[in-house]
Amino acid sequence: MTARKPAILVLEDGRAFRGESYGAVGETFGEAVFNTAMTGYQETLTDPSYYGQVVCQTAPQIGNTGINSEDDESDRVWVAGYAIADPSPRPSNWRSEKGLEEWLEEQGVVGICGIDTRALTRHLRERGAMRVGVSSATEDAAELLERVKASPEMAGASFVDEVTTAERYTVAAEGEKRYTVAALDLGIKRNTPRSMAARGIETHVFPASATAEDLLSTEPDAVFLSNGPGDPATAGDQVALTRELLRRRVPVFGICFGNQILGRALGLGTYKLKYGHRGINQPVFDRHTEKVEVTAHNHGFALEMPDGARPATVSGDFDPSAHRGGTPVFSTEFGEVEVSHVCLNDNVVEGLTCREVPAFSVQYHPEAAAGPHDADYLFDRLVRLIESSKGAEQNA
Ligand SMILES: NC(=O)CC[C@H](N)C(=O)O
Repeated sequence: MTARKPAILVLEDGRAFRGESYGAVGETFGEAVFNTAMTGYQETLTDPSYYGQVVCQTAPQIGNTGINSEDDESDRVWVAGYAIADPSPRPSNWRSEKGLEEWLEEQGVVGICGIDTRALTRHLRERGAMRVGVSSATEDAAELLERVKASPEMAGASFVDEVTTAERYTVAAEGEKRYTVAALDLGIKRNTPRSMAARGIETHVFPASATAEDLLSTEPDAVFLSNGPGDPATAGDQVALTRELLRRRVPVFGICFGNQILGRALGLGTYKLKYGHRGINQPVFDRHTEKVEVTAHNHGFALEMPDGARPATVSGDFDPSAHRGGTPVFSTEFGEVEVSHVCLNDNVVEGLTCREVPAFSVQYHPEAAAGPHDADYLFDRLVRLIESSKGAEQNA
């Protein structure tokens, strides 16, 4: 491994942090975001939704459990850069095959360690996510700041083509095959087809450019819209495709970017959150079950409320009763739609359920890698949606 070099992290508002290189030596730019998960750095790094982002981990020590060949959520590291406080000197875990720093170097990912990640996180929380540069090629903050200011913004970024699969592939069901799902890969995580496979679903994963005809050629019982990086306002093709599926009453399930696409297909707008939700302990209220789920999140954008409101305030009061007593329902050209899930930290829309077409979506991650499994039931809800729309077809 290359010896560490002095490194610098410069935010677009000029705030600078000095530390040492971690991973590859070089220079990188992206959107600075923070993730509050205490575990799961390998899953975070390989989640394609982080494309274009420099991830700061709030957990103080990173790398303790090394890297293994089972926990990757895709076949490479996608983050644009990595910022941590205290690198683990030696990984120790029965599954560890390699050290994190060595792996990042191999993957060409530029990172920085030894910085005050708490100060960085507080800064982002107060000022909002913003562009950042990390460099071990220069020690001149003013010079790096110029390049940060010239780097692209996250708002308006279209990244789906960078992360999607080049070729269609199939993930077999575990045991007896009961259903078929066609998945649109906008940055899919491996644990999604795996969670479906556990329920007897065979998943055909398609590139983001697939048409409705391509997806329907597999005679799917449902179509899945995956998570993915970038600004959902740029996903016009996928929104048009989803509208066609809704018109044809094909069952649709979306996660994260997929939730934003379904929302847009139903006529809602999207907006950029001040600093987003990234972590594995975010409380979500399911208005159907009136239960609070502890869930994994990774989103910087969100759906507007049907009246155009953009929830953003941290209420600080953890009071699910505020969300009881009726689900907000709005009318769309595809019939009535419920805002079925809400984040209890800030009232942000976390899920939609259509009443008249077979479609639902969530902004968070039921595949939960790494994360709590409270939201696993949503894959069972997908199976029930498939079953009920099969029943409806037979009765028609
Ligand atoms: N994980 C995701 O699918 C993220 C969706 C979108 N890129 C956002 O940041 O909101």
